[in-house]
Amino acid sequence: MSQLIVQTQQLTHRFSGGQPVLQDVNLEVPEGSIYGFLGPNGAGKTTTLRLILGLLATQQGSVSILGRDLKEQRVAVLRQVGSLIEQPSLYAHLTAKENLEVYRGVYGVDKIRVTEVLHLVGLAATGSKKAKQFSLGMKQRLSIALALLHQPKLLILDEPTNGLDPNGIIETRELVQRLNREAGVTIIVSSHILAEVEKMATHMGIIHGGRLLFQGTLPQLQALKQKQAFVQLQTSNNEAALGVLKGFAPERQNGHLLVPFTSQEDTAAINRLLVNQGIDVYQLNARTSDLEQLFLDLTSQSK
Ligand SMILES: Nc1ncnc2c1ncn2[C@@H]1O[C@H](COP(=O)(O)OP(=O)(O)OP(=O)(O)O)[C@@H](O)[C@H]1O
Repeated sequence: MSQLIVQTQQLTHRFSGGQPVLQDVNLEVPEGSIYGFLGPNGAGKTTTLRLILGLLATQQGSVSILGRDLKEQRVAVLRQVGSLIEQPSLYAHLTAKENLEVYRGVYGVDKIRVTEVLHLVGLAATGSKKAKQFSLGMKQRLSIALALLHQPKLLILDEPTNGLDPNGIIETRELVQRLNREAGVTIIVSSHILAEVEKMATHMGIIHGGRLLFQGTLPQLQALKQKQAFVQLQTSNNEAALGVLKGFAPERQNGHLLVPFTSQEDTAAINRLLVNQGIDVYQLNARTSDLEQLFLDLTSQSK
């Protein structure tokens, strides 16, 4: 297994001694991954990311980055991390290069790095154009360039596509993938839109109500999504229906039949098959688990 670049153990957090907004969160981000950190608004994503970045003090549990404890080796650890968690202040009247020059001084990195990051984020050809003339997507890419100046191994982006138009969303997604592929940066990217994260992540963590509900690779998530959804049937003759639906792997449960949900078309086909065989269908319901409902919510928010 690849090394973990971020590992949190039993991370729990309360604001002003209230109810925990995070509970026992064990995040495991493999080095080299694009880790989609997904959850509805208020789930605890930003709080988790702020704890990982040391912007909030850990109350309970621990954070380690590249095997080093954040509390014990804070400066060395944070040197490996770049982030875009709140909008950085861009100088509107300066060009992309000039903006980077200002921050280069702060980080104390070589001049050549400014040219490198301009290329990395695709802003090398913006010349004398001022930041105030940039599209939102370009501003976002410039903000990411700032976060990359000190060559971090890990980049943390909190909802980087929020407020962007469709073009900006695509630009940001492509940039995330390019940085990962070409510059070898591990990236944690948070979002409340399942469809968006699925397009770029290699790994995924899903948080809801301060608890991590799922963590794994994208194929593992897809397999789980399939397993979570069932069609529940009640018919005039469940015994006969079991035989008719053999190809759909039906199971009997408490006087009902359960068939794994695959698609709306298959659900319609099931109904048709039964009726054609003279079996009346009294009930046909999509049965959703909490996780499945969560997926539906996360997907519908993208509309
Ligand atoms: N400074 C704070 N004081 C009190 N409660 C807070 C504070 N910051 C966040 N919370 C609460 O903690 C919970 C988690 O918030 P958090 O911002 O981490 O969620 P999120 O998943 O990032 O959602 P969003 O995308 O809406 O920011 C929410 O209930 C939020 O209201």
